[in-house]
Amino acid sequence: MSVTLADLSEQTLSSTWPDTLELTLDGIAQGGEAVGRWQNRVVFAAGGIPGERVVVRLRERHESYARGDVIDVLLASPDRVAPRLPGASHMPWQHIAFDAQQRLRRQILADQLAKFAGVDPAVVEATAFASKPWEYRNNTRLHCDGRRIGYYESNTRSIAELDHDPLLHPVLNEALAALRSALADELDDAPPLEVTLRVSEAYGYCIAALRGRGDRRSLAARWRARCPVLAGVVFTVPPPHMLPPLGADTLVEELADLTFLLRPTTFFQVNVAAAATLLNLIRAGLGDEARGRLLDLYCGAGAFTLPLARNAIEIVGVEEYAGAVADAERSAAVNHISNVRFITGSAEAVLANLDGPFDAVVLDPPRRGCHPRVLHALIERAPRRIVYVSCHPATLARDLKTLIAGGYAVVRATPVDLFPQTPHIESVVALMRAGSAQV
Ligand SMILES: C[S@@+](CC[C@H](N)C(=O)[O-])C[C@H]1O[C@@H](n2cnc3c(N)ncnc32)[C@H](O)[C@@H]1O
Repeated sequence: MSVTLADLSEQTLSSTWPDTLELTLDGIAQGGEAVGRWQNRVVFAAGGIPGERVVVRLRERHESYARGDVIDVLLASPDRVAPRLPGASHMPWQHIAFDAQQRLRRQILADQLAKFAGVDPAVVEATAFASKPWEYRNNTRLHCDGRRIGYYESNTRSIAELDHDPLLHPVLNEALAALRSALADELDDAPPLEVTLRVSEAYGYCIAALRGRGDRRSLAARWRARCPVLAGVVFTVPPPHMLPPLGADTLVEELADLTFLLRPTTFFQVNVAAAATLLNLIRAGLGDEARGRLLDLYCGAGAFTLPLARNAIEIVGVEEYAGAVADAERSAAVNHISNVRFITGSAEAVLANLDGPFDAVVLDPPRRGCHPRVLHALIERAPRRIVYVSCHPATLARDLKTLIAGGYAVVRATPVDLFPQTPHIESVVALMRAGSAQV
């Protein structure tokens, strides 16, 4: 059972919440917390696993529900494992065995789609393994308050310093160690900094983007001198203070036998194996229509667009970030792909004036999902297939409800474990226009 706040009826309650309470956990929430009940009220317990008897210290109290952290496990689940980095807020599922994480992902997705879009749980497949459990991230964004570097603690701006992140590709940990050493020589009043790092899995080097006030070229130069795997640093300071890059500003990566040229701040999937898994699921969802005229909305740097172009008559990619479109166009050119066209703009604005028709559409929106204008324009254009790649089950369920009401049926939904040790759920949903024969 997964529980959302929408489940919680407002009840009139006499008793107040204690500081700590003991309860049995029997569900999982979309955000990854385990769920139990105390005096008919719902408790979201971070650090718990369904089936466990635990003690929870509450940190947020409402009339009908509370949130807290497991501080003692009285009866442990067989799925409980020792966390590698106790307390690290960027991997809240590290206490759950890898296989059990996959079962929970499927359960959360199936529950959300059934509850909010009326999708039959039987069409939700087992989670597809996409990333290895550790060292899978090819990019990261860190925060630095001048000298200390790490991730923000959840829901705060306070930095949890980090020596080594077990989720990062080893090259990124090497770059992080060198940056920490370079930062030690900064002045005490050095301004804060946001650091984006991206590794080329194919070639074993990385590039970085530094965003923050002031001229950080001397920091970047010290960092590069101490870090042989760092090929370049770009400075993402807004004009007129724009600075030229130090070294390379573009990373070369390989995916699906194609070469991709990526700047550090362009969106790209969390690793190449994950991108390939998503691509396989997209191809399966497109069926025979993969050979027709395709539209790829929210296409980023073309990670799906360019491989799909191989079999398509033609494909149009739409993306609102001009930098990603520039990367996609450069990648199309180096791979000699000419049946692709990229359009810079928001999907909702571009769709209104786009020539068609399209046999199938791929959607990969950010967490907030699709603008209603996008969904209604698609329903009107009526492509035979739609493949929806989602990073947020709740907005996916909301959008599927609209598409189903507009004449589409969900053929298959597959959760994908892009981000092990976290409750993040990526999924690929194949839809077909009702009345179309299934291929
Ligand atoms: C989840 S990423 C997917 C990128 C790409 N499909 C890939 O796999 O690399 C979502 C992309 O949508 C873009 N985006 C966000 N809002 C948009 C909008 N309203 N219209 C078009 N693109 C948008 C973001 O810049 C980002 O590149």
